[in-house]
Amino acid sequence: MRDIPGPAVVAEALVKTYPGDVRALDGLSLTVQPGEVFGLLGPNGAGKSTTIKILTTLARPDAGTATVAGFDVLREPDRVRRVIGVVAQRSGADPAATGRDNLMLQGRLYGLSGVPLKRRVAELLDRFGLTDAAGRAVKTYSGGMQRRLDVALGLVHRPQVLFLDEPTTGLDPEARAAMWTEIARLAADDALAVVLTTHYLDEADRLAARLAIVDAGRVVADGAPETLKGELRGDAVHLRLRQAAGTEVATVLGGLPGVREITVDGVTVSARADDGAAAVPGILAALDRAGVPVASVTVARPSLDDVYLRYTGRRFNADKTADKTAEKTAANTLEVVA
Ligand SMILES: Nc1ncnc2c1ncn2[C@@H]1O[C@H](COP(=O)(O)OP(=O)(O)OP(=O)(O)O)[C@@H](O)[C@H]1O
Repeated sequence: MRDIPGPAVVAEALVKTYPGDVRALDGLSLTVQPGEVFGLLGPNGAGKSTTIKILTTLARPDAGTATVAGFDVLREPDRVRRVIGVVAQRSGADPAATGRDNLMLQGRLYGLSGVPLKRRVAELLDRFGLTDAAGRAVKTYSGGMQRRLDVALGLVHRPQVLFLDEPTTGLDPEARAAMWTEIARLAADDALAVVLTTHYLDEADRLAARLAIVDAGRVVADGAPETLKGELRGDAVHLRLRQAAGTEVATVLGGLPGVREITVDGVTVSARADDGAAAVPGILAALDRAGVPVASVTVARPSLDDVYLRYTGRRFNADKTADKTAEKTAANTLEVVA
């Protein structure tokens, strides 16, 4: 185990404004511990990449402070760079060079050479399942292989903190699952702190020991996914209507005992109920009396999407794939087709 004194990352009240008065960060704070996979979850434009840029010394905050492995990002950028690995959204590998040559070059950039470098490269090729493909040009690799090589490149110099910007975007489900396994193992085996950004709810839920929900440049909620979900009282009840409804639906449901936090968005209605299954007959009867036809009802334990709704007032909806997967993985889901 590597010995990092104190937290792996501390960011306090970071502010960053881009030209055109775009306030990308508006007082963002977070703490990441060694050996922890920490997720920054938020839709496009929330400020995740800007946070990573500041923590990796690629951008300066207008206000606020940050340390990585105890080093100040503004005062000690060189020391920060030596203890971090960065895997950007776009691959840094040379597509014309082989996987092995990419790793060797990266190692040399960090001052490794000779046998220790060769040994490290062989170790990483093996660990990421790239030994057989090591002599092939990277442009012949599959998307999953390229992404694994990107992560290996970020680890050559044995960093204490690894930053992964959307590590599985564009990967097929199998490659995503393999990447998740690998990331979880990295943190567990090497006490490496992993900070990853994602706009996939299921990725944050599965992978992050702790996560921060980022909205409009601030952390609006943070904690273990299970804790955040556990803080929501009661079950989530989702209704799909046969046609879009207005505020009358909220009025009808708001009058039922134990039903609260009602949001109506076109044909989709969400509410919270102490006992979802017990509340469903009353909900259906009330909507029937009000002449609102219901297509389907789902009762589920709170999901991260519900957590997101609670703290931002909006459904996550970053993209359709993320939503579908999140629905599929929602635990204890009971679907009633009306
Ligand atoms: N170089 C820049 N110049 C001007 N505006 C910028 C710049 N970089 C980011 N922004 C803006 O700052 C805000 C936050 O962007 P950022 O890239 O940090 O968000 P994000 O959560 O990482 O989104 P994504 O998932 O799309 O990467 C957005 O409104 C974005 O348009």
